[in-house]
Amino acid sequence: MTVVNALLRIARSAMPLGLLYVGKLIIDKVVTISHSQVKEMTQLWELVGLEFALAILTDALSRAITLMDSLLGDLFSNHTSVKIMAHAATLDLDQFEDSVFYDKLERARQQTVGRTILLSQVMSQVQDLITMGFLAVGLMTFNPWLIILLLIAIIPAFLGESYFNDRSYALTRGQTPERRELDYIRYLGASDETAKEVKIFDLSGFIINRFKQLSNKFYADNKRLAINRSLWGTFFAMLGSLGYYGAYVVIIIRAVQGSVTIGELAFLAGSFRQLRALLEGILTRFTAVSQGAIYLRDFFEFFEIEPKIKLSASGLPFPETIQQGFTFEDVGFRYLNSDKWANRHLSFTLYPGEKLALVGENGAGKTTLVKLLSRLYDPTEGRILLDGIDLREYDLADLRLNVGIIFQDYLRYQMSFAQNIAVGKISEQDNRPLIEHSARQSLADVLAAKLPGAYDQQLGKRFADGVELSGGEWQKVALARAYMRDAQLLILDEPTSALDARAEFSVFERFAELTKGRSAVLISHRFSTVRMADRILVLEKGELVEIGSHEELLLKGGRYAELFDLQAAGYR
Ligand SMILES: Nc1ncnc2c1ncn2[C@@H]1O[C@H](COP(=O)(O)OP(=O)(O)OP(=O)(O)O)[C@@H](O)[C@H]1O
Repeated sequence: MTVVNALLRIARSAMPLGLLYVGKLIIDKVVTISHSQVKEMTQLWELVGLEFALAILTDALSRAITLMDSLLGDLFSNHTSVKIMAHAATLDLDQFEDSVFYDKLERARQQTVGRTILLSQVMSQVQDLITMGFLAVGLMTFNPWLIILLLIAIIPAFLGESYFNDRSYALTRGQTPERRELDYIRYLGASDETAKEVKIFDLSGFIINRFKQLSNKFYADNKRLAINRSLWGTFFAMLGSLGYYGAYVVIIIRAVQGSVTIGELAFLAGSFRQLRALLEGILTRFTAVSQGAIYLRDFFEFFEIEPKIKLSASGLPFPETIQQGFTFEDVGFRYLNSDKWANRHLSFTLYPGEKLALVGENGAGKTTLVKLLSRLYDPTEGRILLDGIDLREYDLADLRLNVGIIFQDYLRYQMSFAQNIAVGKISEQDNRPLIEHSARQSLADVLAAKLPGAYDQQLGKRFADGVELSGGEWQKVALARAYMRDAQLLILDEPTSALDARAEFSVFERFAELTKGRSAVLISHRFSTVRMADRILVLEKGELVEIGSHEELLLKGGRYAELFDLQAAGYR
């Protein structure tokens, strides 16, 4: 389609010269006929017919080009959106948590909507340049100096525009973090997810003020640049007009002297008028195109970002059955741009089939530890071994397939009940028996039976006919995801915090039974749950302080015993 579009544009660019030239022939013919005795009109009518045909063709070509532009624009937008999502999927979690990365992603994303017209603009630019070329050749045959005069007059305007393009790009680029904040504030101010708190805390005034503050700042910055640009633009345009009228005067003088015919005068004047309009168009578009081009740099920059967690060259398959377990060897981890260790000096082994509970106060590093275990991050120091081999040696996709993990901040997909479970292993999204089986394991099946649409019930309030679930109900649905895959290691990060006591008890009773022979890591603040684990690992400020069974740790009378007593006292 792009090639056809280009060919149509080339054809279209020859039209103005053709039309002008036929116009010139018609005028000269009329003058000749009016001066002659015999009124032979056939040739004249032929010429008029030709101009009519050219006019219709010009219009048809323009319409075809516009149609193709809009189709190409849509395709471009869809294609780039898909490319961005696909590339984003290859990147690491910590890259998403980096604000510099986010700014790049944001700028790349803007290209998909804002820059779809870039292609058609570039093509229009080329088309207009070719048209100008045709017209210029026409003019050149009369007087080459005229063209040079025009070009000299237009150069300052080009330079001025490109200078302001750079300035405006630098300004927009500098504003990216604030623009993200602006988007975020817009989301806070008007979204189904935030409406509840905004009302309860009466935040709308606060949000609107912040929005005004930021948007006024943008306005002030942009205004200054826009005014400068406009003033200089007017001045440069005047120079352009001066060149144009200078050339025009030369032609008029020559026509008066009789060295060009009336038809030629019409042709030259027409060519000049068109050239001027084209130059103006080119200049305006030049701004848009060069801006688009510098913005495209962001787009390509985003695609240059490489994931750090690389697939290892060896890509060992995950063991059929884990033999020795996962061993942490003095593992430490620090988040990007943070000088605090989230995990440090961790050394322990998670044995095959073992149920290990992680205990510790908020921020002790429990979630970080399981993220390391599933290779969402790689350790900053030390290493994690699986059956004696570094985790990094294993095939990443295979590892992920064998490690099932449900986070405390799991997603509530605004999709059907079945799809909400199927995301646990999306390749099985049509396997209804497996989905129903998984729902039974997490006790979500009872819930499905109560929903009007059962497994096909749309969940959440965002789309029509959606049903909102309670916190605990959502959790049961999310928990079912863990059972979708036959993972050898199951990680549940506070999966039952929203469940009532009875539901939690049943979930864990089943969990122990269902994960027989498989390893599991549980994170929970409820000691009634924790005590069901084979061993408990107590974390404090990212470091391991105790590890052992519930009984051993109670006997030891250390940190665990203290925390356990504290909670038990609360129940007495
Ligand atoms: N994405 C992140 N970027 C930077 N620092 C982080 C990030 N996530 C966690 N941290 C920091 O790492 C430390 C450990 O966090 P982690 O989430 O592992 O704690 P946790 O024990 O799971 O806490 P909780 O019981 O509250 O869930 C915290 O001090 C936290 O501030």
